[in-house]
Formats: sequence, C-alpha cells, structure tokens
Amino acid sequence: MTAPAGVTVRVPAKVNVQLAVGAARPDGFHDLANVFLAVSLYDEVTATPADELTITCEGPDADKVPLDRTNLAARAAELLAARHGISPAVHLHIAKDIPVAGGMAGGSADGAGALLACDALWGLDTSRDVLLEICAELGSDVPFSLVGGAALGIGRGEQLTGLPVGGAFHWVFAVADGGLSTPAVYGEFDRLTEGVDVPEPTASPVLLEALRAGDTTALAGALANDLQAAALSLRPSLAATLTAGTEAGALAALVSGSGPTTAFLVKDAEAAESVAAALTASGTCRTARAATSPAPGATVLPSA
Ligand SMILES: C[C@@](CO)(OP(=O)(O)O)[C@H](O)COP(=O)(O)OP(=O)(O)OC[C@H]1O[C@@H](n2ccc(N)nc2=O)[C@H](O)[C@@H]1O
Ligand SMILES: Nc1ncnc2c1ncn2[C@@H]1O[C@H](COP(=O)(O)OP(=O)(O)O)[C@@H](O)[C@H]1O
Repeated sequence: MTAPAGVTVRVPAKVNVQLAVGAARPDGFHDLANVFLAVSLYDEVTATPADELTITCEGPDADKVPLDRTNLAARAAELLAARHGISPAVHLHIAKDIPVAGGMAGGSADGAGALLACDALWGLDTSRDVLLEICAELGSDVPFSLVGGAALGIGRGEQLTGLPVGGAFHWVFAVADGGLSTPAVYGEFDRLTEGVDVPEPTASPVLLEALRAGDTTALAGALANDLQAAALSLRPSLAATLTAGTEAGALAALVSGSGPTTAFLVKDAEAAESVAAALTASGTCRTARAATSPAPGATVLPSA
C-alpha cells in the first residue's frame, strides 16, 4: 500500500502599508483601518494523515515556534474538525521562512495554511465564507493570510475588502534579533496615547490611489503606521535600522505592523539588492530580505 499523500499550502507574509489605530475598545481590541499588502516571503504548511494532531517545524526560527495546541496551525485544524464533527487526526509540518513574532503575520499564515491544507486533505470542501469565519476566530490577521493580495481590514482587522493594485512594489525587510509581542505593542500605544483624543481610524485615499495606480513614489509618501512610535518606544534600536535603510537609498521606511521587522520600499529589484546588502552590512539587523508585492493568498501547491 502506498503512503497517503499530503497536501501542501503556501502562504505569504504581510506588510501593513497603512495601520491606522483607534482607541481601545471595551473588549480590549482596537478598531483599525488596516491596509494589508501580501509580500513574497512564504511559509509552507503540509498536512498528512496521522493518528492524532502533531506538529513539526523547520527553518531558521523553528525553535521559537510552539509545537503544542497553542500553535495557530493546530488551532486551525481543531476548529475545522469541530465544525465538521470529525477528529483532527493530522500531522502538520511547517516550513517556516517568515520571521517569528516579527509583525509579518507568520503565525496567522500558518493558521490559514493549515486550514486550507486540512480542508483539502479531509475532502471537506468547506465554503469560503466558513473558512473566513474560522480565520477570524483564530486571529485578527488570519483572514488576510487566506485571501492575500491587498485588502483593507476594518473592525479589529478581520473585516476585509479587497483592493486593486496596479503594479508590483519592491521591498526589503530587515529582520531584528528577537520578537515583539503584539499585545505589548498595542499596550504601549495605549500608554502613549493616554489622555489624547484618538481619532477614528480611516484609510487614506492618497494611499489607496497609490496602490491602485501601482505608483511606488506616491506609496512611499503615504506609508503610515500608528504602532510605529509604540514599537520604537519598546525597541529604540529600531531607529538605527530605519536610518540605515533610508541612507542606503530606500524611498521610505517603516515598522512592519507591531514590529520589530522594519520594511523599506525601494524603486526596483536592483535597489532592493543594494539596500538589503547595506542593511546587512550596517549591523543594525539580523538579516535583510528582498521581496515583492502583491503576493497571492494561501494556495494549495500541486502534489509532487
Ligand atoms: C498588529 C497587527 C497588524 O496587522 O499584526 P502584527 O503586526 O502583530 O502581525 C494586527 O493588528 C495583530 O493581529 P493578530 O496578531 O492577528 O492579533 P490577535 O491575535 O487578533 O490579537 C492579539 C492581541 O493584539 C491586540 N489587538 C489585536 C488586533 C486589534 N485590532 N487590536 C488589538 O488590540 C489585543 O491585545 C489582542 O489580544
Ligand atoms: N505557527 C506559528 N508560527 C509562529 N508563531 C506562532 C505560531 N503559532 C503561534 N505562534 C505564537 O504567536 C506569536 C506571534 O508570532 P507571529 O505570528 O510570527 O508574529 P506577529 O504576530 O508579530 O506577526 C509567537 O511568538 C508564538 O508564540
């Protein structure tokens, strides 16, 4: 008898080209206008039949990934199985290339990837709407990991509207040593805005038009992250990384989401190569990676 085939799903990382953050809500979350852009750094999640739910992970950051039921991939398998009244008997293997706790939604990517991989492996054919519901239950960023491309997320970031993108954008991501906790960064945002009348978050029309037109220069002028001050307050060394990338010729620099990864928008692939080399040489980050956007959402790969 041949071994049962596995299903592999590839899922992109994200950068928030605009992250407008409102005041804390009674449930502890913050209302957002979160403009997500998927970028070409990917995790791959492979689901194979097993007697019980198990997880393995490979990659440079694998030792930082929990392998118990708190892993978002495990939680995705459990939620999907529960919806269908079946047992989550599956082995999930994560090939991790997205920095862990880096503000690039790597855990969310694995959650969305596991969901799609298990759905295919178990032959469930779950509707897109139900998959998106499960994603929102897993975390605010998980629905976007499923859909990819570009989207505006409102509410806590889970209510998505797809956005048109008129061309490719080139990026460099400087990966920092160690992560930053997302709740800690939102907590620092609350501390820094105490006594301030935080406005309702709204998407910038200039930024949306820059995306639609595929206009890199206009996008560079419109990038904005309301969590940046909080991330810098918790990790002041990020300022030196932002400066190093800008001095190396990046058109714009910002913290990716809750950080500590920093994102640099550059003119083209050639500029990406030289900015990545300069950032690596600067000693202000662990490593620098070039990537392009938009990237597709979670995708089942053809079986080998
Ligand atoms: C900041 C962002 C930007 O896209 O991502 P990262 O940069 O960390 O990847 C997101 O808002 C993170 O989304 P995600 O990581 O899915 O967060 P969740 O699991 O839903 O929530 C984790 C915690 O973050 C805080 N949180 C999250 C989303 C939100 N709209 N308001 C919040 O205050 C809450 O403290 C919450 O308990
Ligand atoms: N599959 C996973 N990959 C990475 N981290 C995970 C995963 N599942 C749960 N986590 C937990 O989520 C935290 C945030 O990870 P991650 O999603 O990579 O960062 P961020 O929220 O900054 O984008 C990690 O520190 C880890 O404890």
